[in-house]
Amino acid sequence: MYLQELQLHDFRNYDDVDVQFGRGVNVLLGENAQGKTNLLEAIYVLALTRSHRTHNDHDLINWEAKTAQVRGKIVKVTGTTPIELDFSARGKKAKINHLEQARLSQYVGQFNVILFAPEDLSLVKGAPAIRRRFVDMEFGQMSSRYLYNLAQYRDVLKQRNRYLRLLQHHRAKDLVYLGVLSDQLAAYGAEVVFQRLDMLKKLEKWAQKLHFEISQEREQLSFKYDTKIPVDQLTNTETIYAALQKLYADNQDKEIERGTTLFGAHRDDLQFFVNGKNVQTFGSQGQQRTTALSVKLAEIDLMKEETGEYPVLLLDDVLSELDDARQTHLLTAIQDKVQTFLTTTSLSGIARKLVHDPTIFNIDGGQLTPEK
Ligand SMILES: Nc1ncnc2c1ncn2[C@@H]1O[C@H](COP(=O)(O)OP(=O)(O)OP(=O)(O)O)[C@@H](O)[C@H]1O
Repeated sequence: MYLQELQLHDFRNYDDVDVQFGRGVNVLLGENAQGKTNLLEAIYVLALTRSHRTHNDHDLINWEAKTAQVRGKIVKVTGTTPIELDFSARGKKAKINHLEQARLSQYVGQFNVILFAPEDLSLVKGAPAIRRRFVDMEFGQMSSRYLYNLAQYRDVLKQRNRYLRLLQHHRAKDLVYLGVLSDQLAAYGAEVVFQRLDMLKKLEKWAQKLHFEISQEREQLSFKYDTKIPVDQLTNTETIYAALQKLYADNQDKEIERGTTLFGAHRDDLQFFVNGKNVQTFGSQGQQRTTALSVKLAEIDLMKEETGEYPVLLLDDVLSELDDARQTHLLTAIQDKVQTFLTTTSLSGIARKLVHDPTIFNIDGGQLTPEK
């Protein structure tokens, strides 16, 4: 798939933009603080209805305005679809083919993007929350069922944590009600965990192949889903559900004492191993970067496998963070296959040589000008 056209109105530092993009590599060139990342963010938001940089949608609206719009035309093998998001103080509206969608989860998945920013290089080394976010954002785009279960899980988790805090402060005492919430959480949690395991197995297969190539056939990458659920019970949703129920029952006193849910999908993590050794603890910085790059590139292949279409790739200032060999791998993997948006202050070195026929835009103070 590719983004043929983008229109912005009062989005961040852009007043009005109406632009057609190339199907290959689009280079967004400009000095610092001119709006390069804002433009990538607009594309990311158009796909996922939320930003990767802020939790507050209001930040997306131009400081001088009260509403913002992001519209795009997405081209797939099945045809062209206009999609649209409107932001205002009352919230956001999502439209597909000009029809408003009752739920945002119905909207997400029309347009698939993968964002690769310098922070992603810390996918391996960074906090567990980074890896969970990665898993949820990517798998959510590929499966509306995953997105639905995750949203329900988060809702119940919020309720359960609120109730645990009441119990902790002796402002409630209904343990039967806690049991009901635990059951619901275990049920949605089992769906989330099982789908994660399934998707991770597929992602691992692609990442292994890429990592092997990038490391010049020296390194075997593998994943481990890190959870308190016993390994032998990770076989299906029923066994995972039973294991979670048991964790909640066995740790009821501890959870009440702490006033929060200590077990479940929101606490799980993902670990990466190279030649059997944990990369987070034993890997060199180079191995950690190769792992992050392989995992990111693997997502492109997995999305194609799951949805039948390549996603759009957003590279936020990431080339400058990679050495020549890794840049070469990245650029040859996407070349002529994946529509790519790449922000940079200057296109130089290996990238200038490798990128075939880029479409270049100059970005200056929220103005976008195609380079002749
Ligand atoms: N809601 C908003 N309304 C108007 N301007 C905004 C808004 N949010 C951010 N900006 C402005 O957008 C600019 C930042 O743009 P952006 O983050 O896209 O920079 P960039 O071109 O990617 O630069 P760098 O190379 O430093 O990352 C800043 O000048 C900031 O003040």
